[in-house]
Amino acid sequence: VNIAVMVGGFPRKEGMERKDVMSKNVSIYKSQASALEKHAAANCKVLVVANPANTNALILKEFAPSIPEKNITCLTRLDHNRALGQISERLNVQVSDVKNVIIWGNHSSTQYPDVNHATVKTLAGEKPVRELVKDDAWLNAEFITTVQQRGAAIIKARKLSSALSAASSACDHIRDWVLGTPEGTWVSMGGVL
Ligand SMILES: NC(=O)C1=CN([C@@H]2O[C@H](COP(=O)(O)OP(=O)(O)OC[C@H]3O[C@@H](n4cnc5c(N)ncnc54)[C@H](O)[C@@H]3O)[C@@H](O)[C@H]2O)C=CC1
Ligand SMILES: O=C([O-])CC(=O)C(=O)O
Repeated sequence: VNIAVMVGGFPRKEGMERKDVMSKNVSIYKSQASALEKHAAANCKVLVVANPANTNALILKEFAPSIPEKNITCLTRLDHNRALGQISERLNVQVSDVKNVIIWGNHSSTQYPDVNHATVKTLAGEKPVRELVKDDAWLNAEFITTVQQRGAAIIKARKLSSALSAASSACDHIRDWVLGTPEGTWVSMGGVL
């Protein structure tokens, strides 16, 4: 196995935090770690999607020691894409013209979506997001909580976790990891270093 995308695990239900499925999913990740120890290539790239994604990645690091720890990652690209989406909607620009947000912390409601280095492509060149949005109160409060709570909002609306957006973000994560990002652009991924 050269690339492992770990989606097996129980999803949380409405009203739960992602850490509430920890007890069920930690045991799954111990056995997934044994499977990786048996079948993964020496430099296998691992992406954990199932929640709590950061903790499950840590379990793989502990129980699959033959995989280099820099190769064990978890999905924060969905939060990254949600942050880009919020900015593009606010400014009425293409999402592909917004870049370089950063997701700090766990894939959880305590994460910090950071726009302080983010820019938007305009006819007059690249401009800082803060300069264009001109509303620090929104950027420092509602924007952050919207991104932090997006997963919960989706579960409330459809009674199931995000599906296509999560799958698309997992593809983005692996594509950029394997092929690299364009010059001057960065993306977010969770690590266990
Ligand atoms: N990191 C992220 O951005 C996101 C994470 N998730 C998480 O991904 C996970 C999967 O979500 P869904 O696909 O919606 O759930 P789902 O319930 O549709 O799929 C879970 C799958 O895990 C399998 N499974 C159960 N026990 C297993 C075991 N012992 N070993 C291997 N596989 C096992 C089930 O058979 C099922 O096919 C959940 O933990 C969810 O919270 C979902 C969306 C985004
Ligand atoms: O919220 C959930 O449980 C599923 C997920 O991680 C997300 O959509 O961000």
